[in-house]
Amino acid sequence: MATENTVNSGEKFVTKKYPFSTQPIPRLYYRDPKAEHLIQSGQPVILTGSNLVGSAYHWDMDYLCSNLGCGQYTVYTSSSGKFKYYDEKKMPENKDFKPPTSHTDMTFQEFAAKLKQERNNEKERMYLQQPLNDTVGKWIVMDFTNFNWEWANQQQKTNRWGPLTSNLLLVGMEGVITPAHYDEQENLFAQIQGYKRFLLFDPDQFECLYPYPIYHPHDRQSQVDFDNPDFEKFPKFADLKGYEGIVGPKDVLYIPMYWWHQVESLSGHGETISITFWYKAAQTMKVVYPLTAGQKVAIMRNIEKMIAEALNDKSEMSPFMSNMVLGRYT
Ligand SMILES: O=C(O)C(=O)C[C@H](CCCc1ccccc1)C(=O)O
Ligand SMILES: [Zn+2]
Repeated sequence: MATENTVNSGEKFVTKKYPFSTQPIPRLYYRDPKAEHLIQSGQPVILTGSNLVGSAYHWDMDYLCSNLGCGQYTVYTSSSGKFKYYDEKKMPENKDFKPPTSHTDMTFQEFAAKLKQERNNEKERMYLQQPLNDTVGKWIVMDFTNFNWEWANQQQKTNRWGPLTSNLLLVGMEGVITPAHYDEQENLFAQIQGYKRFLLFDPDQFECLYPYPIYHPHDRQSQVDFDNPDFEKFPKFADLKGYEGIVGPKDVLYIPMYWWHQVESLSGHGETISITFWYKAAQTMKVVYPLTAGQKVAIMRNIEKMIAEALNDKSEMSPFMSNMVLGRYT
């Protein structure tokens, strides 16, 4: 049932309510020319009928237990249910950073067993996130081989994406949340089991989402706590405009590079099983003006990196940035 801060979006989903407006992510048959056009223009779209991971539609916890083999899988644990990604390589230069989640490696069978016992006490949420690799059993290899690579490769070619870098297997407990962040790769996000609510924001919403400094472990993540926004520190969060949609089994969501997204595994529909297809960016052949918002994010990142390296002292970043713009560009 819907509590005070949730809404019944449609007939069977209860979703959390946030203080910003959203419009629906388009949902189209994958062969629809409108869908092709949206992908080519770097706009998000939920695609039906692609069978991108049709050979994995039968994947459930039991099948994965029997066929994933005995490889080690990274399982994140969070007491808050939020799994804000952090880059461990950036922790040494941020002494006072405390990781918001912990992670351990275990076999899939151990994960599945913990999931069963976890069902009792609602305390710790768990999220398995592991690139598919060659430790998987032969049936998984066969399923992987039988993905709709013809279509995926055609998308890669048509949109001039770079190489496929990884397929991440995601198995989440009900209610896990990946807070708002952006990635620097194109992504075909395939849903196999369960339902995920996606909130998406155009890269031009950058000023409303206040990402961490790039040298912070939470680089690319929003500083704003969507459940308790600090409007003093982040006033433009009130002007945020987004898209949202429910991604269910057999759906594929195209998440364009630099597009912000928050992902919520919905309760009442069992654990979620998803696979990502991340592609490197297309090479920018000829710069066309006006620049896109995503290109401006890339420029900001490069400048931040250069300044951080030039100053060689994180504590000098803030005064330097302020001196550069306050009273001059503001
Ligand atoms: O597919 C995407 O881009 C998502 O954000 C999906 C998200 C989990 C992503 C985990 C992650 C985020 C950043 C770096 C490495 C791993 C979910 O489905 O909960
Ligand atoms: Zn992401």
